[in-house]
Order: sequence, then C-alpha cells, then structure tokens
Amino acid sequence: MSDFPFDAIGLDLDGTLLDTKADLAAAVNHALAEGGYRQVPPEEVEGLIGGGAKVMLARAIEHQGGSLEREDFRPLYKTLLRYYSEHNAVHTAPFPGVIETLDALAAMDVKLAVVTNKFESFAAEILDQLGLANRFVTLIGGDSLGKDAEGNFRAKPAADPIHAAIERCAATRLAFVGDSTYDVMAARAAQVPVVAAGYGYCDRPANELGADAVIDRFDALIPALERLGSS
Ligand SMILES: O=C(O)COP(=O)(O)O
Ligand SMILES: [Mg+2]
Repeated sequence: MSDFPFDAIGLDLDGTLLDTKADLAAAVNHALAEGGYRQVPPEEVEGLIGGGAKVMLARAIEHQGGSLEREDFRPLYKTLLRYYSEHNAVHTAPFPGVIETLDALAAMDVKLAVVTNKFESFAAEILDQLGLANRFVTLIGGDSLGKDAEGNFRAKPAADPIHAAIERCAATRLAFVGDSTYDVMAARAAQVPVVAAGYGYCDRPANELGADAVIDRFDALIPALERLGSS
C-alpha cells in the first residue's frame, strides 16, 4: 500500500496537462479573420484561455473593442468550433514531465480525472489522438454536467465538476491541479487542496492564484502533493 497522501487527482487540461495554445490560437484567429477582427498572437491567446472556447473568443473580441451582439458573435463562435473540431491536435502535446508523472501516479494506484472547461467531446478526441485517454478514470468537460438554474454550465469555477470527479473516482482524498483562477476557485469551492501549474496559461501570476502550492514543471507535482499531504 502506497503512503502517497491522495488516492485521486483532478487535472485541468489546457495549460496543465497539454500545451494546446497553438491549436486554440489558430482556431480563434480563424474566427477573428472571418469577423474582420485583428489577429491575436499566440502569446496573447494564452491569457484568453481557461473559461472555454466561447469565453476565449469573447475576450479576444472585447480586447479590441468589438461588438458582442449575439447575432454577430454566434456565427464566429460556430466557425471557431468547426475549425477547432478539425484541427485540435495538430500542435497540441503534453507538457514536459506529464507522461512520466502520470505513469508514476498510476504505479501508486492513484486515480486520475480530467476536469476541463473544454467541451467533453473535444477533450475526449484530443486525449484519444494523443493516446492518453485510457489513463483517466473519467473526463468531465465544461458541458458534461449540464446547466444550472441560471442557464450556466456547471463548470469551473463552480465546485460541481470537482464533486463529480470525487464521486466518479470513489476518492477519499482528492487533490486538484490547474493553471487558472477558475481552477483554484473550483477547488476551493469543493474544499480540496489545489496546486497551481505555474508553467501554464495563468491569468495572473501563479503565486497570486491562491493555490496551496505552485509547480514550475509538471514533474514537480508528486513531491508538491507529498508536502501538502503531510502539512
Ligand atoms: O479551453 C479552455 O479555455 C479551458 O480549458 P481548461 O479548463 O482545460 O483549462
Ligand atoms: Mg487550464
């Protein structure tokens, strides 16, 4: 029996497990071009990721003072989704240290759950294309749990997807790792320890996200969780 302090880990996808920035940038720029908007360089797209594709496009348009009228926005959003569905694993790859660390966690019988704000179908397809899908007990996407009474997806920053991960992993002690404010808020709302992926697409400096620990490479995750579990 391993003395690792957690029996399950919830993992964010974009900016934590996978470097998806280049493919997301291509998709958002494809939609921006159709709407006559300025292209956004990949370094800037980083700051738009974390709330799902719709939020990413809305932020890109807002940053250039564009209109968010529903009738203008909708076709561009559809263009983005169509483009991304066809080009979602062109440049996308795991961050350094991800495969080795997932192997080490699996060897300790730690259950792994992906909790992303991406649509479940996109996330599933990317994991499948990269040969990673079978490493996870479950995948909870931004649309997996349906909508709340106000019509918002039950996605991060809400606690719901973390609660679902705990349930689906039958976890007694789950920790979460993610790269954005939404990840930390969701983990806090679900009252689970949270590690910030400082190498990811953090929407503010990683040490200001409010996480319990910050890692600058994914392979620092296991020692960080060991320290957290013993504190
Ligand atoms: O695609 C996004 O904006 C968010 O995805 P993530 O929750 O996996 O970071
Ligand atoms: Mg992320």
